[in-house]
Amino acid sequence: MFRDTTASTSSHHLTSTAMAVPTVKFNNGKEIPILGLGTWKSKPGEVCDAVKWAIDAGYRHIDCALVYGNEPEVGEAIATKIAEGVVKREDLFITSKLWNTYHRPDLVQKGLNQTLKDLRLDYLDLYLVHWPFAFKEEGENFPVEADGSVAFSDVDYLDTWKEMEKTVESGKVRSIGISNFNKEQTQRLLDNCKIKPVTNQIESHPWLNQNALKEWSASKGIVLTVYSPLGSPDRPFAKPDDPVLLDEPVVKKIAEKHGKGPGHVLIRYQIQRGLPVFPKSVNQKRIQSNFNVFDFELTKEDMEALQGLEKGNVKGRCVPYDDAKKHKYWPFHADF
Ligand SMILES: NC(=O)C1=CN([C@@H]2O[C@H](COP(=O)(O)OP(=O)(O)OC[C@H]3O[C@@H](n4cnc5c(N)ncnc54)[C@H](OP(=O)(O)O)[C@@H]3O)[C@@H](O)[C@H]2O)C=CC1
Ligand SMILES: O=C1CO[C@H](CO)[C@@H](O)[C@@H]1O
Repeated sequence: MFRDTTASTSSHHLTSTAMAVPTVKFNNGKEIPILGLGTWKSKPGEVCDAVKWAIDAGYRHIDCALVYGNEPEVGEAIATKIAEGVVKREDLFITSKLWNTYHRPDLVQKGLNQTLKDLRLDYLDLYLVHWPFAFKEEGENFPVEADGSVAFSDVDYLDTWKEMEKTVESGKVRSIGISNFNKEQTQRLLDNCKIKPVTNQIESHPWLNQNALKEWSASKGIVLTVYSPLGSPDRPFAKPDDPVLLDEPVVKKIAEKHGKGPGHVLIRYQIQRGLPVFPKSVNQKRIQSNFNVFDFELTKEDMEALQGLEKGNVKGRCVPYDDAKKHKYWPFHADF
């Protein structure tokens, strides 16, 4: 069904009447649903309903993180849907991420335990190192120096990774991966690990297609998973005159041709590249609508037109984390 896949896809088992979401296979044999729900910026008062609506609509992958500040409410939604008999735990694929203030080896289990407690789970399907750079430990999630700049820590992500490996060995996590790592950082990790990362979760959309990182990662057995597929229009640091990806004329034209919305085109674009994707929404109609991406296919010409929108590593990126630019492990100096 999908062209240009980096990994095999297969039908995902579901217990409810909802349509089965195709999956992508990781290098450890585990499978991730190709479509999920993002939860960054989903407020505690909104995210519980959002996750419940998503599970009712057929979503089985929820992308979470300790730093999103809403894992207790996501956990409440998951517990409710399991208690209602809509899904079983094993039907769900739950991702979370180790925040930058927990990189020091003695803090990795602490970060994971907090997430498991908040999500009311006894294991995660996927646990990611959120960024390659670390922040000053044991305080605020966003620690600052006296001059207001981010307070860095120089913990090496290789040391963090050794503890990540232990989370698999202890049975608390099924798969481990990275997020926002560049090629050189990923290679350094591959050269020094016991358990290979299954995925690198990165930003991608037609303005930042990540073709080079995608091909290189695939050659190493690592599947890219895609964040901010709609261009993250609600990102808190967006400037008023920043362009909006959902308003991109090429995207709108392709959408009209297929009788779909721009969001469908941007989600379907990643699915046809074989990349798992998880748009965020707290709106019931958009959550349901974003799931309707399995009933149409972008043509070769559509895909080429979308690939042609690439703006490059600097102009194309919506989530650059510029505040950490001075950290030695800030990943985006490299081409990819
Ligand atoms: N690893 C990392 O460093 C990062 C991971 N992520 C993950 O990826 C997820 C998705 O990325 P995110 O940055 O949130 O941005 P997205 O690209 O998913 O965009 C989300 C925004 O689009 C709106 N929206 C959703 N569907 C539609 C639609 N069909 N038409 C128009 N607007 C729509 C949402 O509004 P509304 O809610 O009102 O529907 C929201 O404002 C995150 O939530 C998070 O889970 C994101 C950034 C970094
Ligand atoms: O996932 C993400 C969204 O929120 C975080 C903190 O605000 C970002 O750093 C990160 O990229």
